[in-house]
Amino acid sequence: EEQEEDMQRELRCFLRHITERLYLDRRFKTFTKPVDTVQVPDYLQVIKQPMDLSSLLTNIDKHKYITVNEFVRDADLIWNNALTYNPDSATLDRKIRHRAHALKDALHAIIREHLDPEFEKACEAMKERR
Ligand SMILES: COC(=O)[C@H](Cc1ccco1)c1ccncc1
Repeated sequence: EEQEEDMQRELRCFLRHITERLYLDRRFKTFTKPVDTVQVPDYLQVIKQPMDLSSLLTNIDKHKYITVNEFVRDADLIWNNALTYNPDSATLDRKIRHRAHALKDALHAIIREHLDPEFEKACEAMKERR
């Protein structure tokens, strides 16, 4: 109904706020667009679910997420994929590994800072009803 549509609109605004905060942070520039699978031909053999910040924004606009938890599952792919594909703590991978951990902490800190647990519970309850 109307109030469910209002809640989903508020959720999309919340998720865009989180994503845009991360998108604007220069540390996370590598995570703003999909990994170029032409430049990195083995990427899709290693990473089965690529994700990036611009794809999150597209998904939000397509109403893919109806709870914060569904969004977090995709957002966590971004830094998890970077740790999986760039495993070596000795080489150049070290810089992207630090950025992946920084992305994880920034993502969850922004959510904790702004998310009303009652709002997420209402979104989860709506998901059960659907
Ligand atoms: C999320 O970005 C990545 O996982 C790519 C993978 C990659 C490897 C070679 C080219 O690109 C990356 C980019 C910059 N520094 C390290 C790795």
